[in-house]
Amino acid sequence: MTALSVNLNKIALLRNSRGRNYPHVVGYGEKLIQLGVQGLTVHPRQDERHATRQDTRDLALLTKQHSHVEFNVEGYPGDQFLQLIEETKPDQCTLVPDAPDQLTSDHGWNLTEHFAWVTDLAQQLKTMGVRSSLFIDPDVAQIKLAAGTGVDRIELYTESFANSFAAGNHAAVLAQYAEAAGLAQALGLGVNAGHDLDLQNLAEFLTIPGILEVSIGHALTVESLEFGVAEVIKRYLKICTP
Ligand SMILES: CC(=O)[C@@H](O)[C@H](O)COP(=O)(O)O
Ligand SMILES: NCC(=O)COP(=O)(O)O
Repeated sequence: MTALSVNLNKIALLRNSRGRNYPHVVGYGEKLIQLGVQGLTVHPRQDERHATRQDTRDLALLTKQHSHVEFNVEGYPGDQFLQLIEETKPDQCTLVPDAPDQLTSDHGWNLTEHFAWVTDLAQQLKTMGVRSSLFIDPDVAQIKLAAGTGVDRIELYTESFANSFAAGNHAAVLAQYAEAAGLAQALGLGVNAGHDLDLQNLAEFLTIPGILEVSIGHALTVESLEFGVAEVIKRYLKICTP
């Protein structure tokens, strides 16, 4: 089984486009929990254009009331972000190397450059009692380095798989992800995945064995407009628990 962690960024973005608390991010998270998701994710960016630091605090409280639901907080490890992680103690912190002005995540860590820093971050998260994960491209050299940093998991950045799936020629790209996942698992890392996964491409991606968690937000929100959130979560859970 792969855990489905729903990213609430786009619900927060909709809320932020008006002056009042609607849609209610925590209420939506609660609804998703009732629908059976195993996790909630936010990626609070430095400008708080969608999920805010307060959303992160509020969702931390919600998920602590539902001990079977994991809270995953993703983001760039600046001081403010690390303070938020220390304060909210999510189940998992996924480190993402995004620049502040980035539209969305578009690359994994370059550990050739940042190995020492990431090793220190992995130790800080361990001291906080928070599982660490690293957003990473399906690149065997980077995965070997990731295993040396002391992180618990990696999150494979799946945009290139999603693009090749949409273009109808994903076999070679999927094989690259399978090799990356297999290597990570052999080196003792847990493997998560995310970015641009959707109801069309997810089952094919999960032919890769042992993916522990997928975090999905953008497409899931759009699909919910078309089919309704209850139906969409039912479809995702069916794919994640075949
Ligand atoms: C790391 C990752 O792939 C997701 O967190 C994604 O970046 C969501 O962020 P946006 O909602 O800002 O696109
Ligand atoms: N880590 C990926 C994530 O949380 C959601 O990415 P997307 O589905 O919004 O592309």
